[in-house]
This record gives sequence, structure tokens and C-alpha cells, in this order.
Amino acid sequence: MNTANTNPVTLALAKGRISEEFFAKYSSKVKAVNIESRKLIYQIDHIKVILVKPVDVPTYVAAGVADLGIVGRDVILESGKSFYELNELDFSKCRMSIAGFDENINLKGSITIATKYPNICHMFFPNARTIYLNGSVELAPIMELSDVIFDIVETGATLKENGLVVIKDVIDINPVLIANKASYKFNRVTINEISALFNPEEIEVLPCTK
Ligand SMILES: Nc1ncnc2c1ncn2[C@@H]1O[C@H](COP(=O)(O)OP(=O)(O)OP(=O)(O)O)[C@@H](O)[C@H]1O
Ligand SMILES: O=P(O)(O)OC[C@H]1O[C@H](OP(=O)(O)OP(=O)(O)O)[C@H](O)[C@@H]1O
Repeated sequence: MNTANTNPVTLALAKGRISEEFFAKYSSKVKAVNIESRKLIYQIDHIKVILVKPVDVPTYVAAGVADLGIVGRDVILESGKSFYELNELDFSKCRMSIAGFDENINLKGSITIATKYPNICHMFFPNARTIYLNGSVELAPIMELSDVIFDIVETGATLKENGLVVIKDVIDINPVLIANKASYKFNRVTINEISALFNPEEIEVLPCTK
């Protein structure tokens, strides 16, 4: 990743779907990354890329251990942590929606919502009771644990295969390039150059030797 300024920068990249789609999107420019590898640190010129569980990216960036992060807006909102948001990135797009069986349910009423995202859910549906689940959220209304779910929808296949329908689309989700506020203040030129690189895509990934 060539920029005029070469101050060292650490980028926490959400491991899994986002890192895979990030490397796929930049595949013509990216080399020496084996997606199957267990390696967690790569060096892209002066940028150290660390592969981090999505939910942990805000923790690394808020602590300033990573200057930059790339993670879904869902995770950013749920974390409640404060960063600068530099770029919305154009891959791994999805949306967060309310889904269930009854399209006429009153979403402003005292309903029960199962979700992996209780904080975001409370922002949009303050009257609802939320039940936290860590995955397979679609099961909750089927098993009568909740009235509806608040979850990520991409293709809609999971909802369809489980007989659920979208009742309300709530928010569009993209990966976002975020910056630690102090890092941005002291390293603004380098970080702005990196931010600009994410559109024209000039990235070369090399294994980290340290
Ligand atoms: N169909 C989808 N399902 C889930 N997340 C999606 C989808 N499409 C895009 N995303 C984005 O990808 C991110 C989740 O990636 P991934 O599924 O690899 O992680 P995860 O399974 O939530 O995390 P972990 O491995 O820590 O449980 C979300 O935060 C969201 O921004
Ligand atoms: O609209 P679709 O394309 O079907 O994608 C949406 C599904 O993908 C995610 O689940 P994930 O695969 O992350 O598994 P999880 O249920 O264990 O969170 C999400 O929670 C939905 O279940």
C-alpha cells in the first residue's frame, strides 16, 4: 500500500466475512495472504494489519492499540464506543431488520425482540423487551421465545428457509474504516492517505516478519 507518508500505522481488520471479502475485493493488488492461514499479523508496507474478532475491533481502536479499524457498522453501533468514521466501504453489505411471522405487529408496543444486538435494538425500539441471543436468532419466534427478531439480513435466505418475513428494514450496514481520535490528530496526513487508498485500491500485502 504505497503512500507518500510512511509513519507506521496499525489497522485492526474484522476477521471472517469482512477480512475474506476485503482480501477478495483487493485480490488483484494483494499478495501473500493465505486466508486459510492462522496467521494474525500482516505487514502492508508501513501498515501493520491485525486480524481481530469483529466484536473486538472497537476495543483495539478505542484503546489506541490500533490506529485504524475496519468493521461493520452493526458492531460499531452496538459497541457504543466513539471513533472517527473515515470511509464506508463497498463490500459485505447487509441490513438490519425486524422479522417475524406477523407483518402487522405493533413495533412501538411492548413486544419481545430476540437479538444479538440489544443496544441497537433499544435505540430503535425503546419500548420493547430484548432477549439476547448469540446466533441462530431466527429460532426465537419459531420456538415462541420472542415475538420478532432484530438481525442482519443479506440475501433473505435464512428468513425464507425458516418461514419468517421482513417486517421492517431498520438500517443499512457496510464495513466502515474507523480511526482512533488521538491517532488521527497526531497522524492525520498518513491516515488520510490510507483512507483515500480504499477507493482506488492500491494495496500490496506482505507477511509480517516481526
Ligand atoms: N449475511 C451476513 N450475516 C452476518 N454478517 C454479515 C452478513 N453480511 C455482511 N455481514 C457483515 O459481516 C460481519 C460479520 O462477519 P462474520 O459473520 O464473519 O462474523 P461473526 O460470525 O458475526 O463473528 P464471530 O466470528 O466473532 O462470531 C457483520 O458485522 C456485518 O457487518
Ligand atoms: O439474509 P441471509 O443471507 O440469509 O443472511 C443473514 C443470516 O446471516 C447471519 O447469520 P450467520 O451466518 O452469521 O450465523 P449466526 O446465526 O450464527 O449469527 C445473520 O444472523 C442471519 O442469520
